[in-house]
Amino acid sequence: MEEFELIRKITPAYYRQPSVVKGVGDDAFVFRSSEDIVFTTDTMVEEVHFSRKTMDTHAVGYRALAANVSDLAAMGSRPAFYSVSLVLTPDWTDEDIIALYDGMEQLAGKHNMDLVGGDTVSGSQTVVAITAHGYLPPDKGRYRSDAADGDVIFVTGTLGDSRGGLEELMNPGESVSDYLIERHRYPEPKAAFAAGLTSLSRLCLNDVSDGIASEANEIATASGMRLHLQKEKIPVSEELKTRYPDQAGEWALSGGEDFELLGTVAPGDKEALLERARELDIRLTFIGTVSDSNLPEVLLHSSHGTETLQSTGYTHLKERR
Ligand SMILES: Nc1ncnc2c1ncn2[C@@H]1O[C@H](COP(=O)(O)OP(=O)(O)O)[C@@H](O)[C@H]1O
Ligand SMILES: Cc1ncc(C[n+]2csc(CCOP(=O)(O)OP(=O)(O)O)c2C)c(N)n1
Ligand SMILES: [Mg+2]
Ligand SMILES: [Mg+2]
Ligand SMILES: [Mg+2]
Repeated sequence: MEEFELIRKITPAYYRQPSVVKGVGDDAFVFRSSEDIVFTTDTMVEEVHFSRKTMDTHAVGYRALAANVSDLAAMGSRPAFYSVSLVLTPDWTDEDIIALYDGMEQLAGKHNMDLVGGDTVSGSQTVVAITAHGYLPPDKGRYRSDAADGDVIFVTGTLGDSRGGLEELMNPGESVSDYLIERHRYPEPKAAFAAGLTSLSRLCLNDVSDGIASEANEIATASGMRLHLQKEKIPVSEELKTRYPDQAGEWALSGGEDFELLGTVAPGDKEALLERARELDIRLTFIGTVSDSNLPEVLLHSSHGTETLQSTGYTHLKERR
């Protein structure tokens, strides 16, 4: 399958979003809008973000789009479009490439998204780079800088499972946890949840890609606030606790790639948040509070005392000088 045959095969037969003016097939994509537009991009590199030794390309495609949908969710927007830039090594078969697109389409269907473009080139290392767009009602952007004194901190889902799944895949033991592997391969970004909270006048959101130790610090810095997290309240699945009792706590804080939402709201908005979570059958846990501070920081409180939580998530380019 050469470049143009691939493009023919992946060109959508129809578009879900009525605002598409020109989709795949011309020099660029055109859409029409009266709302604010959110625009995000994330890149996945083979052997950094995924390995085909442990993951089929269907899951690679799904996860690459999930990382982008998760950022659209973290802005409070409704996902709409995505484009895909591929650098492919010669060992990718036609089936691998089609499965990659099928994986993306599986998640795109759930979020009513359209594939609207991309680029395809051969190269010496595989890279899957996705750009995604979402719609946002004016003034309903959900920023990291919007945490306020007295807010409560919440998180969706459970944390650390994706890291547990990665462990199962990379260093398999005698038995494997299908639950953890599934959580790693097919995470569920909470876009419908976030976009459905437009009744709230203020909401601070960040998505969990590097681990909440990192994302909580991003909120603290952007908002100029002190975040207090209660260690015992951080939601960890029974499966992770049972299989990795020694690592579960650490992975919940800095394992990353859970693609859940971490946020803060005024205490009076707790009930609206819980109601929305119930409607969508999403687990929602309140894990701390926000206080005013001259020094932005994250404190982790537990029965053993209080420590400063450093931003220990996944950071690229560290090896450079
Ligand atoms: N190479 C780059 N060029 C321009 N902007 C970048 C680059 N890398 C990251 N950014 C911007 O920096 C901000 C933080 O990026 P990042 O940490 O990757 O966020 P996230 O974890 O949500 O994906 C975003 O606004 C992103 O668009
Ligand atoms: C083969 C493999 N090794 C390691 C990881 C773990 N890993 C890779 S990138 C990353 C953090 C998130 O990626 P990043 O590029 O920082 O995304 P962003 O923060 O921009 O959303 C993690 C935990 C993985 N998923 N697969
Ligand atoms: Mg990013
Ligand atoms: Mg993000
Ligand atoms: Mg990152």
